Amino acid sequence: MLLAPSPYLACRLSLAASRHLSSWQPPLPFTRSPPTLVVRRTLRVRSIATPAEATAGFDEMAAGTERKYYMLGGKGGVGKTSCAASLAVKFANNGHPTLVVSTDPAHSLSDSFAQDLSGGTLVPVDGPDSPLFALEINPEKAREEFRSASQRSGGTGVKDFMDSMGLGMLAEQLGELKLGELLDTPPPGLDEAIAISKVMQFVEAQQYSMFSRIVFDTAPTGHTLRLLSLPDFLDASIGKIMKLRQKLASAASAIKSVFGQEGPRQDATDKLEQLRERMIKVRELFRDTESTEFIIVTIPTVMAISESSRLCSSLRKENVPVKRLIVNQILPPSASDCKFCAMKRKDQMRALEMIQNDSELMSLKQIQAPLVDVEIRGVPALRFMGEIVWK
Ligand SMILES: Nc1ncnc2c1ncn2[C@@H]1O[C@H](COP(=O)(O)OP(=O)(O)OP(=O)(O)O)[C@@H](O)[C@H]1O
Repeated sequence: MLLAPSPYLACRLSLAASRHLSSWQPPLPFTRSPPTLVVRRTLRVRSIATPAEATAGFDEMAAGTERKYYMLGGKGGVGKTSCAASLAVKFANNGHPTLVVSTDPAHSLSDSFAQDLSGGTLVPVDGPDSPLFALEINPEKAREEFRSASQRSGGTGVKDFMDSMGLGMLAEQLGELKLGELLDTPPPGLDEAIAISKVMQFVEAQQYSMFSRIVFDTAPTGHTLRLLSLPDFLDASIGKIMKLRQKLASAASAIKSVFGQEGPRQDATDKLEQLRERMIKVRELFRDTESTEFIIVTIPTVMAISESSRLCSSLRKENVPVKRLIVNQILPPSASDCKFCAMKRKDQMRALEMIQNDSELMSLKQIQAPLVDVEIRGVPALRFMGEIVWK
């Protein structure tokens, strides 16, 4: 039997011959239909179009050399990493030195690029034409750094010190402030705050000023929403610590010099202040319509679309610029007698209709991406995905 060559393979082969996509073939979506060329031709990606189909407007995204940030987020497993990584590859292949960062504690960037990117430092990605670096933030490591600073001076360290100075009463009052709890058991979302704070450290550093595009692969929706409310939380936390320092200052002049002066005992407070300052910058960055865009990634299921609608509403409430919606993993019209595919596709079409009628999502530029028949892994595959999604 004559088998049609996989378009992905065709793409990969053409990439091997040339780093440009001059011979790139339109992709075929997922299919388990009879493997003849004729049948496969009827399943071209363009046939999944619905009236809402629009291109991503990649030219606009790639225009200009000033730095731009793209954050991709959505429900777990919808394809955020694949979309973020493919966008980063496409930017790099269009002349933008690009940094792609994962702030999701359950990283999959390494898997997506088929390259070890762990370790919390910037790693060059092999393959694209312009420099592409990837960074997987390790929140646990960052949190440890933060905690060890707090242990040195805040938390139980302060209490022990106060006890030894015969100021047990004051130590009781410290308990009331729940400082130890704050520092030892970070509340939900603090991991992301620390992660983003780390990213900002990189982003602000002179040696990384070359990046003109920074793409974030964010954690699933819940984390992202918590992240947006973090600056307020941190403000309150810093307030508590300031209150603590005031109490200490007025309680005993003997220890005032120790706590009042700059030195290692201020580490925790300084770290928190630094964190707060960075979070405020992140908050400003999130809201800057000139430089930033949050792209929602979803799949055509009622659950995913409902969640995307809530995410969109929250982003808008927080004044985060959101213009594009990727609907990923769309099945092609069933050209075979696969009843399962036909049923699934019908379901998906119903879900797509939901978007047209959803007050939050209807106004977004909708980008439809097919479910492809290979795992999207490694730069050639990401380049292939980029050609489908980022047009
Ligand atoms: N359009 C697509 N066609 C086929 N497979 C896809 C498509 N998009 C994503 N996948 C596959 O789905 C899986 C999950 O994708 P990905 O890791 O990008 O999702 P995610 O939203 O980042 O997941 P998580 O929330 O777990 O980080 C991967 O195996 C990926 O290759």
